[in-house]
Amino acid sequence: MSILIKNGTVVTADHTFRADVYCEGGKIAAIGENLNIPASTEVVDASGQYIMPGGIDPHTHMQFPFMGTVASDDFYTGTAAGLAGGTTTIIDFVIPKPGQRLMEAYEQWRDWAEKSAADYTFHVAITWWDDSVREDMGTLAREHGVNSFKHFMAYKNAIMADDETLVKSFRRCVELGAMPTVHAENGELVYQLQQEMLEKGITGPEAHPLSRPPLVEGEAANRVVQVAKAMNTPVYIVHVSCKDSLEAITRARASGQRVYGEVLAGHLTIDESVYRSKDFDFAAGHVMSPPFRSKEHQEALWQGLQGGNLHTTATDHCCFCKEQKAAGRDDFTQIPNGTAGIEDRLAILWDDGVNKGRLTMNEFVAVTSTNTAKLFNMYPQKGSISVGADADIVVWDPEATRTISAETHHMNVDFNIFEGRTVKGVPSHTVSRGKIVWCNGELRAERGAGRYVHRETFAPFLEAAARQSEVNKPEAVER
Ligand SMILES: NC(=O)NCCC(=O)O
Ligand SMILES: [Zn+2]
Ligand SMILES: [Zn+2]
Repeated sequence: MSILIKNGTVVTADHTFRADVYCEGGKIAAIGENLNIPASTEVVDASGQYIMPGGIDPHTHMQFPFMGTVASDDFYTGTAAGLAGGTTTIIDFVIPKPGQRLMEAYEQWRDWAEKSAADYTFHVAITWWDDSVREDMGTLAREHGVNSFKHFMAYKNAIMADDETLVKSFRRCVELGAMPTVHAENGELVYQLQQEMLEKGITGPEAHPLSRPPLVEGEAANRVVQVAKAMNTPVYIVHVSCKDSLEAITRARASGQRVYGEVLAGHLTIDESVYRSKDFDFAAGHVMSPPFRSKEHQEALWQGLQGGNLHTTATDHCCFCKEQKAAGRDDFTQIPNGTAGIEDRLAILWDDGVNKGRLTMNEFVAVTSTNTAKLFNMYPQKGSISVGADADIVVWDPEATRTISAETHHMNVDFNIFEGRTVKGVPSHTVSRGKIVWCNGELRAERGAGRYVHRETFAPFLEAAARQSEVNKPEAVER
């Protein structure tokens, strides 16, 4: 099957130009004007529209078993909804239970993900430590295309990695040429503050942000930056939600450390007042960690994105329906943490970023796909419009509008944190590995069509870090 996307303007992370894009065999086969193509080619007219790399969401949790329940979007429904919103690749998380072999958890997630409609790959979480973890990290990195490992500094008594695990795992990442990533919140502080809230009788969702103030995130971000410095490794901090952690990243980068930050569409646009709603379903529907913050923090996050201290945008897509959230009606600590967004990220970033002049179109592409592809070593297969790249493309209509609603979205969840918001700029077509999977409002997602993306270790900046360690390696004094 071949497709020609005609009459549009190509927008990549570094330039904007008039060209047609021809896709064949799942790849971009030619870019230019007046292309000579087979007569049987299907033509997409992109007049007045932009042709951009499909979005890559570096942070999703499809069908994640978490806090006594399972996230309601599975790998098929979640990736299909992503295609409707222009996202063609996800990086999800394999999260072993403490004590569980990494390889066993990895096989389990690979099995669940077989039904994906879009391409997928995995970060693997390090939730405990022993020699088998060290060994399995090696197997995953060398044989299974895993080049990033995740560390939760929060969720005490569940999946939290203590400092010993963090340091040993970072050391192993350096050996393997893999990227350590972290959820930065001080899990002990969160736990203690949660108990205090309950003791004070503050049991509703309003206690969620009170038990996770910005300093909790700032402390963990500062700590992990120092751990990364000691290990001489780059580090990637997920869902940066506040000034406190952004400042830790900014400071580290100013001193030459390779620290990368991810920000969520939700943290950029939703503020903490949602937790004080009298409507439990509404307030609980916004419970995710870290929580939504004040407008002052939101503005700082936009500045971080504009100024280049935040590099990727994600959703942390982890949906729970109202009935699931109700498990925490009498105790906020039991509300499953997570919100949806995979279908809406690109439109929110375009509307609040590009339409408001905070991002150029090229920066939009950088922060929605290209930077993630580079950081996790999938570039230029993913995140680029170039000959030989995967034909993962979004055709973007900057004039069309959509009013976001749980009534009409494709995500398998009965709540939308962006409910009622009208965005200007939506995908008219999404192409996944050369197939049209979203066409002017019609979703043609195919169960199982997504492929696993194998990611090599030693991305250029990890290779540079290894070289720097070698150059600066400590030497004993001969006596
Ligand atoms: N973010 C969240 O609340 N749920 C998913 C797990 C995580 O990323 O922390
Ligand atoms: Zn997290
Ligand atoms: Zn997450």
